[in-house]
Amino acid sequence: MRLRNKPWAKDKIAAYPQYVIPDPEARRGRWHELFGNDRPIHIEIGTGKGKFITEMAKLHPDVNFIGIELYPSVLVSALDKLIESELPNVRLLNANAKDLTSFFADGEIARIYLNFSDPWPKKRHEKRRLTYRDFLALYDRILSADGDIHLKTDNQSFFEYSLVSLSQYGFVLAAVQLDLHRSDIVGNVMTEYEEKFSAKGNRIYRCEALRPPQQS
Ligand SMILES: C[S@@+](CC[C@H](N)C(=O)[O-])C[C@H]1O[C@@H](n2cnc3c(N)ncnc32)[C@H](O)[C@@H]1O
Repeated sequence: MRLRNKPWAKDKIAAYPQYVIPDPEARRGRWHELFGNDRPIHIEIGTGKGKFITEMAKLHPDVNFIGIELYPSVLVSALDKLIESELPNVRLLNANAKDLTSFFADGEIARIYLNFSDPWPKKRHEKRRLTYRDFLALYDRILSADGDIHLKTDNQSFFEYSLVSLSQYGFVLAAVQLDLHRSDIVGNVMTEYEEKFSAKGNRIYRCEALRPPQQS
């Protein structure tokens, strides 16, 4: 925890407000003005060291990406990748996912990526899981009508929990892969954790879930 609170990380983040947006509340409903276009916005929650989001942004210049990470000491690695690549279609937030609806207006986000989210295996920590129903309610609000969630993990229990939680909330499971690296999926971009755990031989699980159908 000491490592995560290193003040130099906060200082570095503060020095790059063009990349790590210091006032996300002021951008609520107006992110397209910041990006200077009307392209869809995809967010990654728990973006970690930023490999996924920066590689995705290179591959998909027609999409705007926002990476959200709780810990400054982790986010600085993502910031370094952004400084080096100067990608115009990525921004970062040093923020907690519980505040998502302060940063994004209803329907403003087209896709949410949850990559190797902390599984919080103890039942008493269930509310911290990023697929707990209270988080799903936030995602439901900020996602557009045809928005979706793409989730990857190597943790079987967390994956099973997430499938049940998503289904019970009303999200529609559009794709479920029980062994991503042995499937025929093309264009998979690996995260730092995905590289680490798949190198150990861990199976990678993946699903896509569509926002709950709206009542007419
Ligand atoms: C296990 S790491 C995975 C990092 C990266 N997605 C990857 O696959 O390599 C999970 C990350 O999510 C971040 N995180 C956990 N809960 C969060 C929350 N509520 N809001 C924002 N970030 C969070 C953690 O700080 C950590 O960096």
